[in-house]
Amino acid sequence: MRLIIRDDQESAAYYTANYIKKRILEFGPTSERPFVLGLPTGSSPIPVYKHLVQFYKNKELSFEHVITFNMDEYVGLPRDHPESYHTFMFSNFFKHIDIKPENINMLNGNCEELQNECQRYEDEIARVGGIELFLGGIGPDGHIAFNEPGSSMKSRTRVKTLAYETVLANARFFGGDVNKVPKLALTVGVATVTDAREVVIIIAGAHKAIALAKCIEEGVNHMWTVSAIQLHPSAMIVCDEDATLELHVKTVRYFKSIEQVQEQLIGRDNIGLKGSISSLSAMNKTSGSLV
Ligand SMILES: N[C@@H]1[C@@H](O)[C@H](O)[C@@H](COP(=O)(O)O)O[C@@H]1O
Repeated sequence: MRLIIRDDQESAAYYTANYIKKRILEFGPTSERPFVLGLPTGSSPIPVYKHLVQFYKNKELSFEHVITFNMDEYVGLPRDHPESYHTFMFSNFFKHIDIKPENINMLNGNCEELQNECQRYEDEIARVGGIELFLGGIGPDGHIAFNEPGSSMKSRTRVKTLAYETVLANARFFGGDVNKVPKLALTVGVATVTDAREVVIIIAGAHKAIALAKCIEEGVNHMWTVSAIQLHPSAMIVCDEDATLELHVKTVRYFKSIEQVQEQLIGRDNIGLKGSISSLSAMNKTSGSLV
């Protein structure tokens, strides 16, 4: 696992957006071989989306051959509700880029047969060849997507009851009224995320510091579901300084020094990843210490 620490949320978002851009460009997607990208909602990814939109506007990046799968959606919230994840994704990202509508995949929390909808989603991910890169955020309780504490690390897309802490955290989007927050959601499972060939998690703010420490410094634990990425061969967390508040000084120094060595070995560019991803993977395999 790599941990990239940046001074603030904005710099962490810029790093993340650049990384995604680089991965898509190096992949060279075509209609026959599209890039499949998993995406989150929440306030943390908003600045990432802003940068990706800017790259598109600058003609540095196209989403024409990118297929997306969103992580989750509330159950029973109308699709056009201002707080539905459908609305969120279109207003923050999709309507500003050249993605084809048929390449956008989102769970439908309003269908009659919720379980069938979840299976359809898993089948669709498999049909397009799996997810190349899953971008995620976390809740303060360390949940990824809506995989609340106690979720199975092998869970797949399903209906989930939201933890009270999550309902409280998300009440800010519903006028502060917990009663207005849906109590059920459809979510990809922990295994749906970790099946992706690469996982990138963005974490910002002191309120996520305990979750980050649990994820990095303790074992894989279903009470902090993001910790499942410890078992992933290609996982990266990008965080701001505030999110590191609960980490040991030793941990922070270790990951910062790893990044410095990596920059020295591979060279400096705007995201510190000069050279092709294939050569990076080769280095990861041989040195082991770079991830
Ligand atoms: N289901 C979403 C998660 O996918 C997201 O990571 C989390 C954090 O949101 P924020 O970035 O606003 O803290 O919010 C919700 O619970």
